[in-house]
Amino acid sequence: MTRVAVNGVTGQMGGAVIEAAIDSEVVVGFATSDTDAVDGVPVVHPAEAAAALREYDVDVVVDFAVPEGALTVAEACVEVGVPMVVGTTGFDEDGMGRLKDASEEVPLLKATNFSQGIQVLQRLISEAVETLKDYDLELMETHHNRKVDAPSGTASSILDVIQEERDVEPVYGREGHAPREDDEIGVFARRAGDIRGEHELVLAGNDEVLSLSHRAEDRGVFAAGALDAAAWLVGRDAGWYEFGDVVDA
Ligand SMILES: NC(=O)C1=CN([C@@H]2O[C@H](COP(=O)(O)OP(=O)(O)OC[C@H]3O[C@@H](n4cnc5c(N)ncnc54)[C@H](O)[C@@H]3O)[C@@H](O)[C@H]2O)C=CC1
Ligand SMILES: O=C(O)C1=N[C@H](C(=O)O)C[C@H](O)C1
Repeated sequence: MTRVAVNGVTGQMGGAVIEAAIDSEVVVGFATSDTDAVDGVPVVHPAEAAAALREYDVDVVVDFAVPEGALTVAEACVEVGVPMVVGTTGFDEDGMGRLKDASEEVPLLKATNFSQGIQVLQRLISEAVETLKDYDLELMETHHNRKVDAPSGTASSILDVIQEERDVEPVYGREGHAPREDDEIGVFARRAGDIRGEHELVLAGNDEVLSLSHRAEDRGVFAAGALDAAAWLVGRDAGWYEFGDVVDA
């Protein structure tokens, strides 16, 4: 069985990963909270991650935490030579650079969304934007009221996919007198209740509207995808990997 360490183990996704671990074993978790254990999994402070990776003989780290915590644990993975699956979102340019540096030393797989449906959605969006060249584009995402980063990592990834096809300028929310420019894409983030994660791209023009959307119904979908990615990553060469590599395998 793959021996997994979970970064952010006391969080919503940490719990979902422990629950989804059937073909793998969560042997230790990292979190900044004072808790000693969660669901029988010992909790260690991220500053002690390198020692814990050795002590618990960890094969791979699965991370759903905060950018600062992910980077601390990535450094520990480099020190000990352990692969890492990064699910945390909201990295700035410097943080992304540090993850890329880590991937030169260990296998590192980063995804803003570990659902297979989002992989397919991104491919459909790429085709639709390429084909419907003059249509207006508007991107919406909705998440639970505890989410701290906006727009979501997934929405940012979808925007990257769109920008590979078309030179659009994102406008984050609109307010006041704000006439739409032809080359803009509105990006909207809503936060309410316990909504797991919804993303929608609307393409409108030529007397028609195409809506491409995805809704996650349970955090289990992200947890299962991340654990699949973790099992796939063990034994690979150092480098930068993406979830599409796992889905296509
Ligand atoms: N890639 C994907 O498929 C998904 C990504 N996410 C992302 O995962 C992250 C966590 O999401 P949730 O579990 O909902 O958040 P949460 O707030 O419930 O949990 C965050 C966890 O990080 C821990 N933490 C805080 N500071 C830390 C540090 N310095 N070092 C290590 N751990 C630290 C907290 O103690 C907690 O355990 C977010 O960035 C979210 O956007 C969430 C769902 C799916
Ligand atoms: O914070 C969440 O919950 C989620 N975060 C990811 C994101 O920022 O895109 C993925 C998913 O939508 C859930």
